[in-house]
Amino acid sequence: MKCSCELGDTTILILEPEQYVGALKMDARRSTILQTENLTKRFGGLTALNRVSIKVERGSLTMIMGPNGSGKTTLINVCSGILKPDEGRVLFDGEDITGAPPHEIYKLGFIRTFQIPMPFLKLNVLENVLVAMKNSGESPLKAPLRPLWMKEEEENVKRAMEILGRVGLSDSWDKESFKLGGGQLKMLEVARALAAGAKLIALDEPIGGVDPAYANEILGYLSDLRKNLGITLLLIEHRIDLALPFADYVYVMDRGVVISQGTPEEVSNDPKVLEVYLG
Ligand SMILES: Nc1ncnc2c1ncn2[C@@H]1O[C@H](COP(=O)(O)OP(=O)(O)OP(=O)(O)O)[C@@H](O)[C@H]1O
Repeated sequence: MKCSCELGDTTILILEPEQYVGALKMDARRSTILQTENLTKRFGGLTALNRVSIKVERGSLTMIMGPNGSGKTTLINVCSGILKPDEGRVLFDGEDITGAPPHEIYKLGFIRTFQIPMPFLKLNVLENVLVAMKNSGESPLKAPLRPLWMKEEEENVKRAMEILGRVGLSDSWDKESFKLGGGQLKMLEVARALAAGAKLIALDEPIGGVDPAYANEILGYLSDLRKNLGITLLLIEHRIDLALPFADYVYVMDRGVVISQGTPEEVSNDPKVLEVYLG
């Protein structure tokens, strides 16, 4: 710090420029985990995203809704590096990730579930989580350290079982993955994202094709992840009747533009949203 002075009850800190940038980054870390600024993506003559600016709060369950072709998937694809934007910026966890390749964004903890290799259907549920887990693994060079990595393996199994508990798959730990239903496979993808160290998990229609009772259960598990682990969830969902009550914040898109945002109550009472869905 350069210096500080008192002004009545207020302390004024004069910071070096690098400290100031550091403080800004700290502030960004505290509240917003993902931010887009005027993000634009064109496919030939079609503008799929038109100056889209969103902010996703850390530890929130944020939902993106909108009719077919409104730009939801394109937005997530541009944020996660699968597509490059034509204009605008993407910031994740205090870093500018605009145009960064998907594997780098993945390493920072922004995990789009389909980015993790699809579950190996012949492996059982637990094995699939272990494969996704970040660890140093077995290597001939480490033979003298065998007791150490054996301990690491034991701890990994313990952690994997804890993760499975958080997504409701504990009882299915020894099931071959091909025996899981569609909703359970999506939860296995979430488990694998957690094992890979996700800070933000982007999910495309996690309750698509799932019966309402299990859909509610899935949304409950996702909601608990953000509450108990501080994981941020970014959901694209069409079944808004079921999903809206679980969202902390909602963006509604139409033809490449954000037309409404706010709490579930705010957006569901917004005439622009009603027009898009009913009109
Ligand atoms: N790779 C591509 N090449 C050309 N056009 C594309 C491409 N990807 C998306 N589009 C177009 O961009 C627009 C937005 O598509 P996007 O898939 O982002 O919408 P969406 O809201 O996710 O739709 P849905 O709910 O049906 O998945 C659509 O008109 C789509 O046809």
